[in-house]
Amino acid sequence: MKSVLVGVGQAGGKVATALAEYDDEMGFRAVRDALAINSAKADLQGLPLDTVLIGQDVVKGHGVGGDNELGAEVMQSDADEVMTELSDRIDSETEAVFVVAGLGGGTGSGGAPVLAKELKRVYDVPVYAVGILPGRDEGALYQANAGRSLKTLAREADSTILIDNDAWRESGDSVAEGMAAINERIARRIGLLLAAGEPIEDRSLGLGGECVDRDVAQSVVDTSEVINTLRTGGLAAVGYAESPASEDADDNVNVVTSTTRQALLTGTSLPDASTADAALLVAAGRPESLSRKGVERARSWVEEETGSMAVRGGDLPLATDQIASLVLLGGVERSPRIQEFMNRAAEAQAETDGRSEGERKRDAADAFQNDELDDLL
Ligand SMILES: Nc1nc2c(ncn2[C@@H]2O[C@H](COP(=O)(O)OP(=O)(O)OP(=O)(O)O)[C@@H](O)[C@H]2O)c(=O)[nH]1
Repeated sequence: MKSVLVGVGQAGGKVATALAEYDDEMGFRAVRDALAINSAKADLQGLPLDTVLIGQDVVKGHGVGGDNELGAEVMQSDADEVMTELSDRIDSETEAVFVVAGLGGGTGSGGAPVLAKELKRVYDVPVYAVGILPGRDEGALYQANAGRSLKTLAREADSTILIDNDAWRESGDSVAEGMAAINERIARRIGLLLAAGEPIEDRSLGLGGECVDRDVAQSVVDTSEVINTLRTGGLAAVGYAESPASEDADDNVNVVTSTTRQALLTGTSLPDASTADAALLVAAGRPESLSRKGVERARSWVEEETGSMAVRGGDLPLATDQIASLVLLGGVERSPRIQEFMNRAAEAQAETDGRSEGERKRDAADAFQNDELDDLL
């Protein structure tokens, strides 16, 4: 999927960098261009991407300090400059634009929805957001910002792929170590998803210089399957797992199914996201070791597990001794994790507004009932 990445804010810049580097290392070349935008000059320095500093007149390069309304304002007032930078990068080949941001801070949280709206106004390409939810131990301001940003982003972007910062946190990790590991996991998931849309002749298909035999590597998932899976809009999640494979496809039926199970049950970017409106299973590995029967079985297992009748499946030739399963879930807004997060965000919002605990709990329960959330998305 020929993509342009735009990282907004600190997390956005770091994750866009991790994605561009993964794409480069793997030789996929799905990432055609990447740009980082921030209101904090220091956070742009050192990123190996082209950058745009916004809000200089207002915050003088010092960032918006977690104020996501100000983040939205500075993105809006500098939108012309940002869109001009992007106009050189988005061309007739571009199949999607990904706006990547941490939703808990100020610049990314406020700026990403504004940018998604501008992009949709101008370009006829899908605009997807990759939104990072704050971990549970981050403060009330982060939770409240993310709750507001998530609702706006879900409306403006064609689909918002959510990453929960608590999804893979290892106990004992420092915050910085934790982030680097999370970013690596995000890059592997989203990076493989982008590669899944690339025609075989555009990918090197090699790891460490090896090449897959093109005569065997036939069935490739194409871009339209990714787009169709995300067509329901709203919120999405992506799961991943890999396991060592035997050389012979017939021996790998169970490897494909158990790896897919792991990808969905323990490897998703949004834990507990199992009900979905649509899904796409991509099985990656050496073509001669990918079991078609295994992929079909795994696909129907995903169908049962998610309750969706729209589960697509396909394989992605890759020169690796592993079999990897990537499961993209579209339309996950009814998952318990989203409900839990929205309650947390509503409570945090009330806390920052200074209301009593009783009032806060009642408001949180009232404001984010299931059907109301459905209406929002
Ligand atoms: N996964 C991941 N999350 C990050 C990273 N850096 C920050 N975050 C999360 O992103 C949120 C904060 O957003 P930032 O991107 O730091 O803030 P910002 O958008 O630059 O906004 P301001 O600093 O207020 O101008 C928090 O919830 C952090 O946990 C990162 O490298 N990876």
